[in-house]
Amino acid sequence: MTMPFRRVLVKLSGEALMAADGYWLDTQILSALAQDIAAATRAGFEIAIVVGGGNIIRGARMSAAGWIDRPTADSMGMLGTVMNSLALETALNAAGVAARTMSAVSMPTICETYARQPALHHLDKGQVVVLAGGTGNPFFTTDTSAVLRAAELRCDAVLKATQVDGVYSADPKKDPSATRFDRLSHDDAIARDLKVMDTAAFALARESRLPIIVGCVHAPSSVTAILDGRSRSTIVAP
Ligand SMILES: Nc1ncnc2c1ncn2[C@@H]1O[C@H](COP(=O)(O)OP(=O)(O)OP(=O)(O)O)[C@@H](O)[C@H]1O
Ligand SMILES: O=c1ccn([C@@H]2O[C@H](COP(=O)(O)O)[C@@H](O)[C@H]2O)c(=O)[nH]1
Repeated sequence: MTMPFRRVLVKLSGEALMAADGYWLDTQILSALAQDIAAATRAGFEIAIVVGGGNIIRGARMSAAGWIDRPTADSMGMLGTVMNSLALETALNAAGVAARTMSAVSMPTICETYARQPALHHLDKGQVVVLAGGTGNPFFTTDTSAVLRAAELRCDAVLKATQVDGVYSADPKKDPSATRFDRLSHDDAIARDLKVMDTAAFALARESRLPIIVGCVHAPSSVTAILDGRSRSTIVAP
């Protein structure tokens, strides 16, 4: 069953871009994801993307070591998402899709600064918009950024493209007895404290009545397969 969505914000895990030897970027993985997103645009989906930065820096973890304060570490985290976004923009252009990076943190010599109306205009023209720099503020995550931008840009859903094939009763990487949900509500996800996304992101999605689809992007063509309903995923919806 094809999902009834046209404009989708794809939230890509930064960690999913990482090479097996721990290097921050595996260009084969990057290229495969770009081809997959290119195929989704050819299938008629309008795509905005937020890439995480977990392959480079997570501010909360970095500042927990005590030598750096959280806002500075978070600034570094946001810069990491710009690096991932520029890499993805390059790979998308190579895959034949017009893509542009827009950053919430202004750096006009490097990429466009995010503003809602130009972003809507790019999407209306069929371009892929890669939204970098998170929300531009510390103490947030790219999950919250993804839901925020999806609501601003009139997206029909957020696809959290990650390393697990849905939302489980507990983290399936830590608890092998965890069971997978096909569907659950935002209220359930928040009440059960299911950590596949942070609570702020789930709460904003609930308020905006935005469905969140969670699926795995390890296999080729996963984004298209999830959006086409051919691949397993969980939908979090009202
Ligand atoms: N209840 C749960 N159901 C599914 N996955 C869960 C759950 N709780 C925790 N997780 C974990 O959440 C991870 C998804 O988050 P992801 O790795 O995409 O991180 P992120 O912070 O969004 O991105 P980044 O890698 O850029 O930091 C999964 O890999 C999974 O191990
Ligand atoms: O709005 C935001 C978004 C992100 N950050 C910082 O970036 C890193 C990487 O993002 P992930 O969501 O963890 O992949 C994050 O840990 C924060 O340090 C931010 O400050 N504000």
